[in-house]
Amino acid sequence: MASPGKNLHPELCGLKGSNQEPDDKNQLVDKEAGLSGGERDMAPVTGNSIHRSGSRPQLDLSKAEIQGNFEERDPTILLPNQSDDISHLALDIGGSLIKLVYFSRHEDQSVDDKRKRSIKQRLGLSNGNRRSYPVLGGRLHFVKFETSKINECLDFIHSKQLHRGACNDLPHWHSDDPANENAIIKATGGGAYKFADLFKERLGVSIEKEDEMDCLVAGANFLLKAIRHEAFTHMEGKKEFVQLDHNELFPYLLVNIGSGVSMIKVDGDGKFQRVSGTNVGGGTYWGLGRLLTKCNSFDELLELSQKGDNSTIDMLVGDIYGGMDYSKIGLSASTIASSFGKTISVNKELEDYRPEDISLSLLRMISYNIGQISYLNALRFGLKRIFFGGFFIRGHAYTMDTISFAVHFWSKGEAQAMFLRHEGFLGALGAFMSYEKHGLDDLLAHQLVERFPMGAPYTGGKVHGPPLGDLNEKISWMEKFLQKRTEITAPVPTAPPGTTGLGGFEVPLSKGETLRSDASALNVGVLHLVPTLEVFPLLADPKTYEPNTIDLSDHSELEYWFTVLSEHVPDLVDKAVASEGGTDDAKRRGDAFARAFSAHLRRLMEEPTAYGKLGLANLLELREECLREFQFFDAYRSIKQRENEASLAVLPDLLLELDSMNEEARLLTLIEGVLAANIFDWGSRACVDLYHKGTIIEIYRMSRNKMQRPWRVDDFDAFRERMLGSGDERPLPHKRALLFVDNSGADVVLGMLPLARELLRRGTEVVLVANSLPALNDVTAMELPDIVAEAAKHCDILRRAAEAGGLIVDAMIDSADGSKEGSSFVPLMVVENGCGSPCIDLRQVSSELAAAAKDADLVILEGMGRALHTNFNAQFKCDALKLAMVKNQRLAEKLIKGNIYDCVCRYEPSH
Ligand SMILES: Nc1ncnc2c1ncn2[C@@H]1O[C@H](COP(=O)(O)OP(=O)(O)O)[C@@H](O)[C@H]1O
Ligand SMILES: CC(C)(COP(=O)(O)O)[C@@H](O)C(=O)NCCC(=O)O
Ligand SMILES: [Mn+2]
Repeated sequence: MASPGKNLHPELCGLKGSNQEPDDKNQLVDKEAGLSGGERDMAPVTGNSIHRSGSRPQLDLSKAEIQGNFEERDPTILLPNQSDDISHLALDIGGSLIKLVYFSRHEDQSVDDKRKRSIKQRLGLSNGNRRSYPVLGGRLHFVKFETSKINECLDFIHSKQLHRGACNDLPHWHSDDPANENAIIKATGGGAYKFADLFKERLGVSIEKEDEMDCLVAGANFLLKAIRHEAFTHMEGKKEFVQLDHNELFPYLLVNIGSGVSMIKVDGDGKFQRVSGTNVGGGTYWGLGRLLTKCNSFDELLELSQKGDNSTIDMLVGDIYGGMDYSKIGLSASTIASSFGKTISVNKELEDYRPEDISLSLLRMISYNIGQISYLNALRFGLKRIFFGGFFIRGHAYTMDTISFAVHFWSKGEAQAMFLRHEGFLGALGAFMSYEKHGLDDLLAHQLVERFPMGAPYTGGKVHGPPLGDLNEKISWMEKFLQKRTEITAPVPTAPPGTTGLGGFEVPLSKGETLRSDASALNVGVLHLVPTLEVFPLLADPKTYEPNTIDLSDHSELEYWFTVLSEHVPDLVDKAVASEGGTDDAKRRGDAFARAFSAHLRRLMEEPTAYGKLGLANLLELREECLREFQFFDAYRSIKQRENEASLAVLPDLLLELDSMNEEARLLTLIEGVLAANIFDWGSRACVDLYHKGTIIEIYRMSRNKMQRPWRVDDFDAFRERMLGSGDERPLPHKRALLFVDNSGADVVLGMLPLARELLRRGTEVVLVANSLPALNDVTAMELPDIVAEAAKHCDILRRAAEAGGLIVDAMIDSADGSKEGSSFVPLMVVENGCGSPCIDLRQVSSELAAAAKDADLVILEGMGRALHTNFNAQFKCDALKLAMVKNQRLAEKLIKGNIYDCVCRYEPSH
């Protein structure tokens, strides 16, 4: 066995401070667990694994409980006989495209275990939720088809059986009704009339028609209120999300550019007036464009425009004024005086013009015209904000720039053009919302989690929208493209910088890239509805809270993290495959995961704002979600187990050692212990390299020995004063502390648990807050009770507190019959945080955690993901301690002007 520090990473060994190893620290760990940190355990592991859906857990929506609870206000709608996914479907069948919004609810697989039941009881959460929800948890998907190919759409609905859950009277839906006789699908758009018979004939369902304008407005209002990064401006190639104040949303002008154009003045929910429209719209561009260029698809036409020069087609001011500006009225020589004005030339025929130039002229003609009419209508009613929707826009940078330019130009900057990410789905969403009782419109932003569409990425417009049916479908899709050696590229609506209409009149620069088809299908993610999520009540100001510390809109930053994540993939796949027993099936899934995740990363590199504002937390979560999508539910399972065992073996000695210290020395040793043990992070490249050079215990010991203060961020003195006071003054202990724990093994066992024990000893209630789903080697709420129970075998404080908190099994049985009620010991509890990522967005936490937070006056965030990548700058209503070891050189330089393995102990008292 190597001696401490001997074989370790040179950077770590070269940590600042003395290389001498003080004796007292060596004594902390004197048992060798005999396990190599780099060993890989291929054996399948049973135990604390939770079977999950690929999404955030739908917390506590267990059907039996909710079903029986009719007395509650707003009872949850739960479908009887539910076993499979249940879907709702709504359509907007337009002149050009059919838009489909469907809802899928995966069966709630979260386990209502003893921990949960006990915590519910303790925190007064009735029935798993403090209120019941009128809406089910699930996912909203967005898909589109060309109206001329309605049969494809019908096949899609049929293959996914989307019409089977589409019953008007939800509670009486029967999954075994073969005729599906009472089924009704909500639909809007002209096709709801035109194709009603076809739907009846092919699918046996009736179409219930919803008014198109009602639906557009309902869809737009929902998106603007409920989706955080829905609206954005687009000027000079630059996309910027706008934060809308819900109280100041109305009035606005909604311009929907479909085949034709509708302009609607919106004054409130359901309060609107269609004030204008124009027949020169998306249909005009596509129709005329097709005739004039012989293009076969809308995307081809749009792509052509990117290589065009409209000055060969359009008559410019300069053409009329001999190359001069008409400066007296502010028109530059390059201003379009007359769209298509040059084609009056008698010497030229259609063939003499380049299709690229024609497409661009046409696109500009139509976009300017719509922009101008919109502005005039905004002026008519004194509206400052104009939201543009409809699939004509198609996320296309140049189109948006041109419209924005027109609005800006004519309004002299007074009015603002904004675009919506779900541009073409407003009507379909509105139709979806018209189903009674589902309560979608009651949902708030924090209950909607937008996720990357997790099906296979798209190419060639052949795959119709996310997600592909089942896992096998997904994998074969990936394999098919692998065999064909087709590059799998997630499509991007190009946004080349400088392709602006600014000045009105520049020729767009071509990036020389193709505009990949069906891009908009990937422009919106899948919306996960998680009605149990809440805003963390201790955030000082939820409105200004931004979880991410690192801004990925800085391209070099994005590139760096892209590389870090890409390089991690092979090792991750190894771990994931091993966690599933290394079978052929697991290998196949691992391969598919690697490809899907890499394609998503590439897609985001090209257009980072594709799914709203992108932060590092989203990338790290994407990785976990993608693993789950390919049914890897806990890739680090065996590593976690091994490290837990090794750490629990040395815990008794550590506790003995701690108990021999005075209070002050102990507090410092405890904080040092947390920082040192945070080194066990399987998400950090540097750390993983390190684990190959020593055992867990060796690394832990070495890490502890390098813990000399001052740390790079060191507020320990202030924290100590709050805890122990100064002089004779003895401060009141905190009432309740929330400890956001991070990694399994030493991190939680030798770091956070001893700290929890100290707080308990001082009379502070402790709530350990852990992940709901696995992420890297993070400990989960499901795993913690067993770890605590094991630790409690060696420690009375932990045992009594765990019993009082209902964590120890025997005690829970006792508490069920009331015999432990009224126990006077301060409790130790475990709650889940509602997420499955190494980071945490405190706007969206579990109801358990929100309830536990109510009485808390101390928050301790631990680890790089939760305390640095996210929440480093978060302000709390109560005292907050952020503890982490920085295990990445670049982050250390950027965030704390330090080096890898430096530590952060940031204490921020409530103010
Ligand atoms: N793949 C596509 N096929 C046809 N038109 C498309 C496509 N993508 C974008 N468009 C544009 O979107 C317009 C239709 O927009 P949409 O909002 O769906 O309106 P509608 O409800 O009238 O079909 C078309 O006229 C065309 O300009
Ligand atoms: C994913 C993590 C945030 C987890 O860190 P933790 O919260 O466990 O301290 C971290 O491992 C990380 O940022 N890794 C990527 C950087 C790297 O490999 O250096
Ligand atoms: Mn972690």
